[in-house]
Amino acid sequence: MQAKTPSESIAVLTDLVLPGETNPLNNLFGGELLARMDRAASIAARRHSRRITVTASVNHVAFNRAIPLGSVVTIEAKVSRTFKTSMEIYIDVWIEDRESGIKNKANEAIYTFVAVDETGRPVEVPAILPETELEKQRFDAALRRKQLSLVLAGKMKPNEATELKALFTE
Ligand SMILES: CC(=O)SCCNC(=O)CCNC(=O)[C@H](O)C(C)(C)COP(=O)(O)OP(=O)(O)OC[C@H]1O[C@@H](n2cnc3c(N)ncnc32)[C@H](O)[C@@H]1OP(=O)(O)O
Repeated sequence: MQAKTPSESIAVLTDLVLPGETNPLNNLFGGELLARMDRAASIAARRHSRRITVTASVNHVAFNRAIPLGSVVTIEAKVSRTFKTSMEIYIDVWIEDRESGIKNKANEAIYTFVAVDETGRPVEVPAILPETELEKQRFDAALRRKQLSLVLAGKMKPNEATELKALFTE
């Protein structure tokens, strides 16, 4: 399988925040943002693998900034690292200023997707070759995040998480 670059998987979703999608403070409801990010991440995972992909885990979400009613929200998802059958997807969320058009970062998240066959069995995905400095940083840290996610899910013993242990012994 030929390796691909993160930019080949990029998925950008731009949409408005409408009244039915807000909380009592008139900001975008967190669950609505999670669903939008899941959609964008799913498209990125599918573009990289050209397979059916399923969400295996939401590894990290930071709701750093509230997103007010009426905002134009852009969600950009890209594969940051691949393993055997799983892919880490890094998602950046931007709000566009109405007058200037300038986009400001509002939130970010990291999801794990797995490529599966028609019966739902995991299948191998192409390797990834990060190009930019940011892509390389995200690639390098992804193994640590995968190990943390597996430990928290009870799928890896803490003493097997070599990358995590290295954080405390360096
Ligand atoms: C777009 C959507 O919303 S889809 C709907 C929501 N998602 C779903 O319904 C998925 C339901 N879950 C499943 O189908 C399965 O649990 C799967 C396919 C995710 C994993 O299947 P498993 O039988 O556990 O397979 P397995 O143990 O081989 O794991 C497959 C890969 O997922 C990784 N993985 C599994 N769980 C996690 C986790 N919590 N965090 C990080 N990676 C994980 C494994 O490390 C493995 O990665 P690798 O092959 O790259 O090393």
